[in-house]
Amino acid sequence: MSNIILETKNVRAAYGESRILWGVDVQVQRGKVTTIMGRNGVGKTTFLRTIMGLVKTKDPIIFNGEEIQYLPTYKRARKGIGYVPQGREIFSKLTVYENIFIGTEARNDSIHSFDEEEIYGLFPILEDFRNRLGGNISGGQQQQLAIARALVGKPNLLILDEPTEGIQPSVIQEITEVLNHLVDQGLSVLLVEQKLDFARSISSYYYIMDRGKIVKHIDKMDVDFEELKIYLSI
Ligand SMILES: Nc1ncnc2c1ncn2[C@@H]1O[C@H](COP(=O)(O)OP(=O)(O)OP(=O)(O)O)[C@@H](O)[C@H]1O
Repeated sequence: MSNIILETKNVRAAYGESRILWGVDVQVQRGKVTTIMGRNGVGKTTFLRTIMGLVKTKDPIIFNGEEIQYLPTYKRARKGIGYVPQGREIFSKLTVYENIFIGTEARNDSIHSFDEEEIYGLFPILEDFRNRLGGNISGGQQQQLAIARALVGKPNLLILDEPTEGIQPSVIQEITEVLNHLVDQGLSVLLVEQKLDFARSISSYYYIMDRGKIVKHIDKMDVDFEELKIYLSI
């Protein structure tokens, strides 16, 4: 088995006439966290949406050795890609339990159930708020809920788009611990993140995106965080 779980090759994408991605090459290592950083508006979210098939491309997106760029989103999910979108996209009129349950649609074995003990073991607050509406919990709790919803699809690769956005430090700490635990157990993660401290606490590999292209990639052993800040300042 290759140690690369996901690879994109010269991926280009546009919204109508407006080209956003100009040829993005990224490799995500199996069992590690790979982080894409860059200023606002450079195309990070568009890139993640392209991997999920929410934005179209004809260029190769290779997951577990198989080209997936022509597959619909739900098939990519069933192949083992979990997606936690920016802004979380919780169903506000469904309960916490129902929101998690929806994630089982992404399982490839048609089993629509999840191990409550396992999920609530990771995120105890979701057990306390099991019957609350998704719209009536805090942003940090919604972020934990969005991660739980993705995890019950049994992904091999978890894609997270700015999971710390608007979230208080104590919850960021909890999310950090859960992700580190899952990565220790073999989960691969592709993260888009602006917060350097959070990225630093979990990442093995960094890509810097600027104007729809990767301009730098760095192993955590070689990373100079002061230099990285230059690419993040607005
Ligand atoms: N649905 C859309 N239709 C048209 N243009 C869009 C759409 N979504 C994003 N864009 C534009 O694409 C560009 C890249 O946006 P994108 O959200 O991918 O960047 P980003 O690096 O993720 O930024 P941020 O950190 O602010 O989320 C921006 O100029 C944005 O205005």
